[in-house]
Amino acid sequence: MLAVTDVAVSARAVRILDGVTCAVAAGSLVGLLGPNGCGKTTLLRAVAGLARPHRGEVALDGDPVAGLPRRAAARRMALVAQHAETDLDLTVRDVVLLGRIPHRRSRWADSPTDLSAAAGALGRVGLDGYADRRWHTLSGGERQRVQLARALAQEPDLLLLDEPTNHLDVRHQLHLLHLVRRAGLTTLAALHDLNLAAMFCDAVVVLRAGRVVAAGPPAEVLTPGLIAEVYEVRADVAAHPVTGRPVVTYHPPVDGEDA
Ligand SMILES: Nc1ncnc2c1ncn2[C@@H]1O[C@H](COP(=O)(O)OP(=O)(O)OP(=O)(O)O)[C@@H](O)[C@H]1O
Repeated sequence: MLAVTDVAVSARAVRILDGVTCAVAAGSLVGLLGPNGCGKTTLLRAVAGLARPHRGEVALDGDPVAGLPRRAAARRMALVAQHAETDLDLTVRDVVLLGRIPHRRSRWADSPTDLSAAAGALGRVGLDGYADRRWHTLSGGERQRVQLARALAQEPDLLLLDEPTNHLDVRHQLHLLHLVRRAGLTTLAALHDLNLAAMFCDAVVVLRAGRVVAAGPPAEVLTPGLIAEVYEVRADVAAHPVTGRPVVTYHPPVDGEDA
């Protein structure tokens, strides 16, 4: 279980997160929602130990993340960032094997276990046959899936995903979140698409201006009132005819109303 308690993060004297408390139950998928700039990426980075809170605590299965040695933390959590780029001439296999570094005994050699974890992870994201492709020749969506494969090859307890469906077509958006759910890892995923969050998440946490404004099951949280308050758009919410989960439809902006 991931527990975030009263976390505050500032940068250049600007308060980015202010007293954020939320939790991700073991094995569940929680969507981190909120408008651009509300602090989603910063919260994921704080959980991963990459942004240092000046107040509060992040704990994974009861262990404060701030006290974990880097290698131990990397064995337990994997972050898929929004823009993973490299100028190095790496193959897809090389990129996925980066996920094995925290598990390696030898600094240089890939063990058969590493290679089979990498191949298995590529298969799980539907990229069998891509191992020898050069990273820079991949499409945006393929890169996104390779980054998820790298995170799965890491075999973490906690998966942190920053807008993992960016660049993906609708089939791959659904496939990726289905796969993440099936992986059964404790997962916190920043998402912009409220319908994907409603469809796949066990719970959602909604941030606005660095604070949690709502948290709970999507059907309880994703109401027209909350969407209007947080995103400043009008929306209707109905139950999906098959799953019963909320489906959000938006009203077009009206001329004269602020963007
Ligand atoms: N190092 C920094 N220095 C100054 N401001 C920062 C820094 N990092 C983040 N911010 C600011 O903090 C706010 C939150 O940024 P963050 O990237 O966490 O938001 P987000 O919710 O992930 O946004 P988006 O949906 O646009 O990706 C933004 O206003 C951003 O400009």
